[in-house]
Amino acid sequence: MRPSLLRYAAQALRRRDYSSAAAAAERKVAILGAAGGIGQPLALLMKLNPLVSSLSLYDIAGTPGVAADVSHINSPALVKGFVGEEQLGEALEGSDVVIIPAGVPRKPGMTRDDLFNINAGIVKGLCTAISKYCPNALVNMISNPVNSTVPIAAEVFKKAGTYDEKKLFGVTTLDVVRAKTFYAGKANVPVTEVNVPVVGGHAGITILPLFSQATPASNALSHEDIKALTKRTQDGGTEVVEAKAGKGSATLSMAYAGAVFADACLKGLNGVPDVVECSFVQSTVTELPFFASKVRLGKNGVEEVLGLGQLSEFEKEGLENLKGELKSSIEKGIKFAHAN
Ligand SMILES: NC(=O)C1=CN([C@@H]2O[C@H](COP(=O)(O)OP(=O)(O)OC[C@H]3O[C@@H](n4cnc5c(N)ncnc54)[C@H](O)[C@@H]3O)[C@@H](O)[C@H]2O)C=CC1
Ligand SMILES: O=C([O-])CC(=O)C(=O)O
Repeated sequence: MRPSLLRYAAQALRRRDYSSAAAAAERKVAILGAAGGIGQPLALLMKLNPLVSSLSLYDIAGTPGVAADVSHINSPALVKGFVGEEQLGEALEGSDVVIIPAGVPRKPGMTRDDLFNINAGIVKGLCTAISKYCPNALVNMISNPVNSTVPIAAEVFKKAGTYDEKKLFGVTTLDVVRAKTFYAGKANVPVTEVNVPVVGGHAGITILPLFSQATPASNALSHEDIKALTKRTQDGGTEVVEAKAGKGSATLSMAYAGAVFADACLKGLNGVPDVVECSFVQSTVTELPFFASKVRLGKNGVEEVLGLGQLSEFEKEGLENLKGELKSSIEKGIKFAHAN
């Protein structure tokens, strides 16, 4: 890779300067499911992140090749591949951040909840190992259904006595990435300047973009435009699943989103101030035990779960409408963790 390309990719992830103090800490990042559709480009992006000193790539198959490939890139992170359960402990030991994109993706006609039966067990097994080998790591859960896999992880950690609600995150960054892109296109504003909070959960109507708080503000958008943007954001995953026609779901945009979120976690750990991202975390923002909203990240993970701010009538309605589905997905995860 040419140095200019390397610089470009690193810059794409960088929304604040990496101060020398922040960049100095040694940080190990592990990716579980690293040989998959998301795992491979995510491994590439994390290899390019200057905050990563050690990159551990784990999967049940295929990681030696991915690790050999990525390790040739002339950036500082030292890359190691681990394959099979017997190497999982070594892969995890000493990790500061563990990113989990392990599990099956959707095919057309499926909901994220249809993945529950397979992915719940995968996530449970991986979280059991995390509680044993790196109980202090920040966990970035990508595996679907996120609305259930995060509660499963919480229950596994509670059982092991290692649960720290500040360290468990459902990755909803792709919803934010989509909301920003779709809003910029419709409002005709520069996409790199756009911010849109997305709250709730990560499936269908539980995804609630707050376009009334989007910046730069636009008065060019009608109520119909906002409704259409909301629906497109909620259906963004399905749009990709259908376009891929049986060959999986979002991988490249998800790898980008996962890299943005992991980068924010690393900056928070390193003491960079005012790092705020939306994430699905343990929450008291609503009556639901887990909820996605803006979160301030710090040296211990979640520093502060931020409130929802002022909502439009349309958003208030969306919030009430999503609670039933989100509640039952959370309960399904908790029930699974207790029963298995
Ligand atoms: N949170 C989000 O916004 C998004 C979540 N996803 C979810 O991410 C997950 C992965 O998607 P893809 O990478 O496209 O799937 P994929 O099938 O291409 O890759 C999954 C990888 O997980 C590995 N794996 C399976 N069991 C494992 C285990 N026990 N330990 C370690 N690795 C294991 C597989 O070997 C495979 O390499 C899916 O559940 C998908 O729904 C996808 C896009 C967005
Ligand atoms: O739609 C899916 O199944 C994958 C996903 O979570 C997304 O792309 O948002």
